[in-house]
Amino acid sequence: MNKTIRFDYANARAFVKQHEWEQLSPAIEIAHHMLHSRTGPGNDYLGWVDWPEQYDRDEYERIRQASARIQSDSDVLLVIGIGGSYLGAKAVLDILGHSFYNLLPKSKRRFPEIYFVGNNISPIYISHLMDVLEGKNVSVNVISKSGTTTEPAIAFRLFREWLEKKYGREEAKKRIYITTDKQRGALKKLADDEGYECFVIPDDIGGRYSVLTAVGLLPIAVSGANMDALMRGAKDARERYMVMDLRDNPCYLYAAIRNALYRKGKTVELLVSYEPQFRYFAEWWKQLFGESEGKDGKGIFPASAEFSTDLHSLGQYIQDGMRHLFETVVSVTKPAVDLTVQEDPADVDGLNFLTGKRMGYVNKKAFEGTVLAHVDGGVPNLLVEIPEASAYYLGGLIYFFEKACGISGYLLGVNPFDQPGVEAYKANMFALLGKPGYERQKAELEARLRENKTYLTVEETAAYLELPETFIMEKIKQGRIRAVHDGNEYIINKEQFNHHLEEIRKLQEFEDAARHEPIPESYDVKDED
Ligand SMILES: O=P(O)(O)OC[C@H]1O[C@H](O)[C@H](O)[C@@H](O)[C@@H]1O
Repeated sequence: MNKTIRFDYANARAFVKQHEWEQLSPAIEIAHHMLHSRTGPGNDYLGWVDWPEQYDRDEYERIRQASARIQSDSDVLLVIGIGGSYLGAKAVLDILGHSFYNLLPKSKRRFPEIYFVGNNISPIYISHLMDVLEGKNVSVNVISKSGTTTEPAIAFRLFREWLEKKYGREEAKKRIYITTDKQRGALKKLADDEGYECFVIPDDIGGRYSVLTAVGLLPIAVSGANMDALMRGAKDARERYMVMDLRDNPCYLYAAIRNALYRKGKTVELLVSYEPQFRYFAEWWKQLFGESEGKDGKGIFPASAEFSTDLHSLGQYIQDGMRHLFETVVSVTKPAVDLTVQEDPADVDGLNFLTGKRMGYVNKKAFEGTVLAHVDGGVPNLLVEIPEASAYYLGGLIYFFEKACGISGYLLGVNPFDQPGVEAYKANMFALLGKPGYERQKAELEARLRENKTYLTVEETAAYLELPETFIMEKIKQGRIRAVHDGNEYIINKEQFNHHLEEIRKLQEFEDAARHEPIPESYDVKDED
């Protein structure tokens, strides 16, 4: 029988009394039933709850076959996706793979290099990635539940063209794998029209809960990680975290204690790890909790830190800054590999007392010392520990946090499974990009941007003052509007003309008038009386 995930809250006892989290038991029971009977808010997106038991076995086999094909015909797999469409896969690959996986010689790396792209709008990132692909055989997995997210869509345009230029249209089709909605969306239509192999993001599983679906599994399988063990770990965790008694359900106990801490003003949770391989697990966890709880002006802000590294950057704040923090340390009992500290005869650094000690031991003492210091500083500490960084325990850890998140969201009284807030920036971005149909919003937003800016270009100044650009340029030449030429264009400090704006307008009206007044044949100069 496998060991289980250990949850320890001893270092939070001083901050939250047992009765304070025990009193949440009834609310957790309600949350539990809402999840399992699918009667709570967001109940259209609860497919993840039973997924480790009920996942589509046929598609699972297709994933395995597709991964074998990619492993045999590609040196590189590009995973194009953003948010929940890539974070889970990257988290799992980083923890189960080699820290420098893509740099290993082929002899040591049996599987394709895997790069994640389409998770930003950086031309530099994509250009540099294209340099890396020179001379390599490439397959692409495009992942988008909606099928229309801007970042992956732009990346796919660029890499589809790259593939078609390298292989021709027909061969390129065999190297493009689409993971998207079963029936709907632009990506699904494109895949059907072009004949790309398709995998499904189930309708009732949202992006941030989708790592154990084809979204995560295809890249994970290509990397050579053991996806069977990953699913088995999640399956066992699903059974284990069904019990209602908080004392026997560490997942619910974590949800209860973090909620009790939140009610006591601990509004920022730092997910901490002492292994850099967990960096993207923290990124996945931040989206999971941030998008699930950050609603109605509520929610614990999810942040992350890598120790001991960040003890040298954030350590001061954590020790002495605002006391709104608590830490959840994700740790691995036994590191996969270890090294021994060597003796230095000169003992220049004074560390000969560590001679013969394992680095894992030193890391653990750093952890123990840090927890005590931070608790002394008023920062509660929770511990979620897995026996080893294996696929089985990682599958369990994923399910542990997914379920704790769903329960926590319901405890908070929000819908943990939607993300209405992410649409605001998208609407603004599309308007400012000139998307058809957004013309009115574009004008409004550009006016607001000008209001919010101190330094304007001539074009922006003209729009801001509602005066012709030629007029602005004239006033710059006459020195009436001070401008700095930055080598490209004139930049005007709005503050310097705001106070004589009236004068500038009058000048414009006068000049307009003068320009349009009929010039008299001659001037009748009346003798002065
Ligand atoms: O998978 P997609 O539809 O492309 O969505 C990718 C991501 O972007 C959206 O804006 C949401 O914030 C995320 O929950 C989602 O994971």
